[in-house]
Amino acid sequence: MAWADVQNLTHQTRPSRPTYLPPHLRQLGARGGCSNRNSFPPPAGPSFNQRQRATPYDIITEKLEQVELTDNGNVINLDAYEDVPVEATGSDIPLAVKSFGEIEMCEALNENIKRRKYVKPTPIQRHAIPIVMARRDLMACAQTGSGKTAAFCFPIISRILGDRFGQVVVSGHGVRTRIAYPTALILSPTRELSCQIHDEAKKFAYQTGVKVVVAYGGAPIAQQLYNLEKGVDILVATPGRLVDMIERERVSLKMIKYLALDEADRMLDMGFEHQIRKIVQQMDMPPPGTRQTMLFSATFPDDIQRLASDFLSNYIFLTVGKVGSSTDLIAQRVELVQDMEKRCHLMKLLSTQKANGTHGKPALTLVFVETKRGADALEHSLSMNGFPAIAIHGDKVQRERERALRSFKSGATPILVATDVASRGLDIPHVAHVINFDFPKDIDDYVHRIGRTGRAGNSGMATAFFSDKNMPLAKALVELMQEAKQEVPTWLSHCAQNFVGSVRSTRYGRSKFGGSDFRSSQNDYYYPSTNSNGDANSFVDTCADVYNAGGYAAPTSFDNYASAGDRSSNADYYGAHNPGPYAHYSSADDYPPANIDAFAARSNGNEYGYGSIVASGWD
Ligand SMILES: Nc1ncnc2c1ncn2[C@@H]1O[C@H](COP(=O)(O)OP(=O)(O)OP(=O)(O)O)[C@@H](O)[C@H]1O
Repeated sequence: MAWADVQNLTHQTRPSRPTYLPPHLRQLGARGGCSNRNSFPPPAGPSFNQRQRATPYDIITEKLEQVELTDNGNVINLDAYEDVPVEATGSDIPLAVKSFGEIEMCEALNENIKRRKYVKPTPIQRHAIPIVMARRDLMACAQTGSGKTAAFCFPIISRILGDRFGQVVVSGHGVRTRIAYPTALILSPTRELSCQIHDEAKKFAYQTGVKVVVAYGGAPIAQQLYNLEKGVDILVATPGRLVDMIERERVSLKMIKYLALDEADRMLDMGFEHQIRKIVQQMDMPPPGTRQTMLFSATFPDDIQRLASDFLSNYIFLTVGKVGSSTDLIAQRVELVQDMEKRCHLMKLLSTQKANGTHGKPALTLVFVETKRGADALEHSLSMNGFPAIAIHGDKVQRERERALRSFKSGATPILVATDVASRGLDIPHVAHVINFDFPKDIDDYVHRIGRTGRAGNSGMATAFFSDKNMPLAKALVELMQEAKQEVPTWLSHCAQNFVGSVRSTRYGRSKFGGSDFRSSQNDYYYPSTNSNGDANSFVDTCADVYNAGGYAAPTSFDNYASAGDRSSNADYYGAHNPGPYAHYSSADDYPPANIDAFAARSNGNEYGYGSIVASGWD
């Protein structure tokens, strides 16, 4: 296959249908709705508003004009990431590199990196790639659009090639087997994101012999099984389809050496956690320590970090930029708009927006709404009023979803109305404006949504409609905007200061963004969380790992853990090493708590930050 063919890879599982007509063209001549009907594209020349003052759209266009276009049309301005703060915690952290040349990767991979015109690594790549190459587990957090995909793809490809060197290749290469045994598994929450990661990985694996296959729901399984039969090294999958394939005994995870979870916090959030646990802990996958595990996201709340640590062994926690923050490349604007006025307001906004971006590329606008019905309704309303829009959400069949995305990417339909199905990971060039028509329920979702613009060092624009019912999020939004050096409207600051009421989850609170390695809240010594069963013995096991890592005698049972025998040396250790919460364990009598009740009592009071132990049934 030629390189050009690889560049143009798309997921055509079926023959393409006759020319697709987006709704705005199907409904030409239709009437109704707001007074701005048929106002897209806007009339030539500056509008009244534009004559009065420079609009934010002028600012975006100006910024986009300043950046350089590369041959493949991708706009890349990586210097924008140079001054982001980087923090790594854990033991024996491998040194970061400055260039791809410093990393020992195979020649074919280096060639592909050059072909892709990646001249130098982004900060997350500079730090994460050496960590994975050094066979360490990693929980990594870096801002949206900063190159996390390559940060896990490069070392996985490289390590697979390294492992293969000098070995006789056994399964999956040239020999057709009904059960596929991938070496690496990359899990992502949506079909579109899995396809995107697959495309990326395939480009970087070009001519290396490393086989990349994708499996996702909504598309016929037969073709995907056929692709697997031909051999697979790296399987990129959505959880549901993967479980299906494992249960049909067409995929086995026995040989997995590398596991990557993209958008890991989403994967471990309520919707997916059960499935992920099943895949990682109950379907023959080698345990942590035997396999290498990498978790990546732009947001990592503490509670999710705690859950995630079950999947990791002696890992490094890496943050590039502030965890859960948005990049200051995105100009954020918040407008107070009540629900009834949103549609008209949106249309006014769209009609003042320039129809065309720079360099002959259309400026794309992504509009986020809360519900699938809301997405369909808004698509209809916009189309009827002359704004070329198309919707994407989870109730559409996969073919429609893919079509919507294609039509948007190509600029044929420059407005995409989406639910959160499109909020994470999607890398669509030329998205100039993200509009939060419905403000999300969680501030982390806001970070991911606006992150569809302002990628790879480019500028972008994000507008949010904020109404009375969004008040609980005012404080978190203000903090986020301030952190990203954005101008906060006075009315929003007032809302943030004056809001009294309950906040849905602690994640809204600033301290709960997951601003640091959650282990550090237990000082330089920490207990990994209990397992999901709240099993005391497993807690002792995890304690044993920690003790071993610190070079101290590991207790072998809870009784042993609580026995006086271990107390004195450990009490000394704690006294010496932990000026913080453990400093008072200076006597053998005091440490550790004499029995599980005492421990639970202290935990309950959150003395160790383990309030959840009792709740989870550990006691
Ligand atoms: N070293 C590099 N040089 C040039 N371009 C790069 C480099 N690394 C990544 N990119 C480009 O930057 C864009 C964003 O990368 P990617 O999609 O991996 O971001 P991300 O951090 O995973 O974002 P998100 O948090 O939204 O998932 C992509 O178009 C990618 O090709």
